[in-house]
Amino acid sequence: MMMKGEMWSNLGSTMAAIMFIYAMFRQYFPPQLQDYISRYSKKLSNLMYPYVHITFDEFTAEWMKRSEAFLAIQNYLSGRSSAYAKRLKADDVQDSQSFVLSMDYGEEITDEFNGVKVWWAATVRSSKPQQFSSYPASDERRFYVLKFHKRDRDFITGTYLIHVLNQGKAIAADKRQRKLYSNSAGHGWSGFRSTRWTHVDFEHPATFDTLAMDAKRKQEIKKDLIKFSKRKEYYAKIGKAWKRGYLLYGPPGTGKSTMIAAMANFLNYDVYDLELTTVKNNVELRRLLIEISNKSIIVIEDIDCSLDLTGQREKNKKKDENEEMDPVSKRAKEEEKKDSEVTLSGLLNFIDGLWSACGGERIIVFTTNHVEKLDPALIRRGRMDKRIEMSYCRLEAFKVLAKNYLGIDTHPLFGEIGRLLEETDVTPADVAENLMLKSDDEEEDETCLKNLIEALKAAKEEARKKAEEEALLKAEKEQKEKEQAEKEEKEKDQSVKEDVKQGATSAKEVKENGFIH
Ligand SMILES: Nc1ncnc2c1ncn2[C@@H]1O[C@H](COP(=O)(O)OP(=O)(O)OP(=O)(O)O)[C@@H](O)[C@H]1O
Ligand SMILES: [Mg+2]
Repeated sequence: MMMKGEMWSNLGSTMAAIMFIYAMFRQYFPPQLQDYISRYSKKLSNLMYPYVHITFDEFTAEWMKRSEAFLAIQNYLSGRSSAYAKRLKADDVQDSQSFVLSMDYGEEITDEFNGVKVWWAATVRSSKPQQFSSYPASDERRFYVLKFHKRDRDFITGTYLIHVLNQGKAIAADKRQRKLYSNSAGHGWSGFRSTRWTHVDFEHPATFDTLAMDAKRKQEIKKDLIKFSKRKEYYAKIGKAWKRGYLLYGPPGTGKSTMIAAMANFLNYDVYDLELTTVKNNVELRRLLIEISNKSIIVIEDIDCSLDLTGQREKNKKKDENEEMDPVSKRAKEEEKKDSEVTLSGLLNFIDGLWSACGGERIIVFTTNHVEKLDPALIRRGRMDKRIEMSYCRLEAFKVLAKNYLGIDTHPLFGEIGRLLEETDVTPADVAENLMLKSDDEEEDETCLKNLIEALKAAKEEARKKAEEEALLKAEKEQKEKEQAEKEEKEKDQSVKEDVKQGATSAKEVKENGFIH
């Protein structure tokens, strides 16, 4: 097949040479003949060279923006190239942890899809003669050329190219090292304070399997996430930005942060951990938002504390005042004084204002220990699409932890533990802490479970005592209030009686003496 392809290619080159010669001497032909030649030469060349070429450039027309199609094709071809191409080139990716092998420039490989054969060639062209340099020349143009038979045009431009793009993107997503971004305060080149995203590799091991939670609720959340990630067209159709808001609330140690990690691992998304207290103002918040990539989870932890920014700022300023300041810091501090804060309305704009729509496939997660403290505007329906309560550990959640930490599905002591967990509010973090006490060389799960039972009993006893104390305090308070009320009532009665007595004495004096004092 390759041989046949080459033959057609040679015939094509011959035709091109004939057409070139014709173009040079065209003026010597009469006009009718010129028309005739050009009509028939096109037909002839179509007949002799029945292939169509499509070029995919590395860069789009937009200045220096790498073409998504080129990258997808590179990934798509990387698997095939390593099997078929004779000359490969290795680009290191993922922080040098793995390589993408692709065919070298000048190579051609064949691909077959649904019985249709195509040829892919990687090409590089330089407009100037290349001088020796360790960097690629800036005037180099790199591109892939796809060649296929003209009879397959509809199939290739429709089905095949979509297949290549989807496959390429899926391969890229699989290989991608996900990142955990956080915004840290720094100073810009002019000395002004500014906050930027910095990142580390995201390697949190939490998954929905290891998350201690009611299985039905986990399933529901997973379904919701999958539905969201597949609904690009739906969001476009209804005219909404492709994003979804989650509110995770519950006491400390119930797994809110763990849930976020599980979500990120489940969807294969990056995580942007946004610390609002280091964001200077609403403008800076918007800038950070614009820099966030697609397929990401934006996290704002402890939102009830984050929005109360004044306290934090005052503390920072006092700390600054104690420090010896260089001119740059002084300038930055002056700038800081002029700051406006991140306001609730700024945050709401961040979530669903116009700018929030630049980019798609984003999940925004708020966490809080005190849902009742949040401003209703922040958590109204439509803004927070889903609220998830993370609650204390009950039997079902415990079973997940037992599987994670001890590797057991069942045990005779589970019954007692389940009962105790129903009677006592203990967080999964506390239970997990007890299950971790098992040492590596101690194979006795039972000892570990017994220790947990003791800890649960102690927690139950403590809760009982606390409840008793609280009841006692409440009763004492009520008694005091009752006594106070009775005392006040008595004093009121007494004063009324004295008023009446005083009134009677005055009347008697008037009667006896005929005058008023
Ligand atoms: N539901 C859970 N499933 C599995 N592990 C959990 C769960 N809840 C807590 N843990 C364990 O407890 C630790 C603390 O949990 P996590 O940080 O997720 O709690 P949190 O709700 O975010 O607490 P905070 O409100 O203090 O931020 C985790 O490292 C994890 O090991
Ligand atoms: Mg947390």
